[in-house]
Amino acid sequence: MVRRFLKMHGLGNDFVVLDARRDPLPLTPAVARAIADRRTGVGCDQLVLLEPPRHPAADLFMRILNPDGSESGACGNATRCVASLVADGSGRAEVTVETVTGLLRCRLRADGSVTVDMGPARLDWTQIPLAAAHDTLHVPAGAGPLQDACCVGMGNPHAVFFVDDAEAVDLPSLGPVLEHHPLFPQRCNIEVAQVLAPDHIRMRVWERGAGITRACGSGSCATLVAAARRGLTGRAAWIELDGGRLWIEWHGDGHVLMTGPVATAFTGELSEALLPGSLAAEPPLPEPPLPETVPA
Ligand SMILES: N[C@H](CCC[C@H](N)C(=O)O)C(=O)O
Repeated sequence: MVRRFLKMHGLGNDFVVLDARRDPLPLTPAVARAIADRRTGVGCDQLVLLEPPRHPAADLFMRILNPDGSESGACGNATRCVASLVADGSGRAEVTVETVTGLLRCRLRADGSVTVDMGPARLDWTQIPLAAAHDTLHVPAGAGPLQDACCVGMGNPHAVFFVDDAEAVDLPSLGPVLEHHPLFPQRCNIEVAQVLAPDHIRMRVWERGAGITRACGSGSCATLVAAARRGLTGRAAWIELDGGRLWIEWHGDGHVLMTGPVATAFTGELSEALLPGSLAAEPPLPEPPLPETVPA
């Protein structure tokens, strides 16, 4: 069986998108790793699987896998891409994407960019999660010059470190150490942020399960929330990433809105060698819990 895919990206954070809404695809971590391999597979920062919705208010269910095979509860850049894909197919401007961590309401804008309500910023240590009780505004997780993290959950964990010069940080060395810090039982995405103005932050990211990427949507949301909580910016700002900029707003109801571009690079077909069943037998991903309630 041939399996088509779409290669999409948000500011260079790139994805292989597989549409399993009609033909189920029992994805396994091994298959995700094979497809994400930039030499022997298609190559991507995340594998994005579209499935039928479980919640009546959703248009589809989106699963997100990192190149190491781990699953994430959020991917802001991929959410924009998927919303754009579904809207193109339906001619609608409003799309609701369901993930394991909740419903994400998306709006297509006239210029082709997408605004996603990424849901509420989670600020309690149990919602990051951390391995022990801490004030998430100042978490004692550190490595080298990066100390005093501000942690924010966006459906996935983030630790934001404010620095004077983001370009000077040795992120390839410090990123993996911090990703696996004992205070992060589910590992963590690591952001280094340099505040340039009350509405402008330069941010570089080491992503959990992926390494350095050109952009991180959920990380940009976490960075803005952390900066506002620390009194370093207002509640809305441009986040300047390696791949471009995202506009982030932290609203009074706690929800974080992210606006940015989407792009499709190409389409293709996966060879049998990359499909489930052809790789070391592994149990498919665990079925996500059914939604209890629509998040506030
Ligand atoms: N590596 C992340 C998932 C991708 C997030 C990022 N690509 C985004 O745009 O939010 C994690 O394991 O939580």
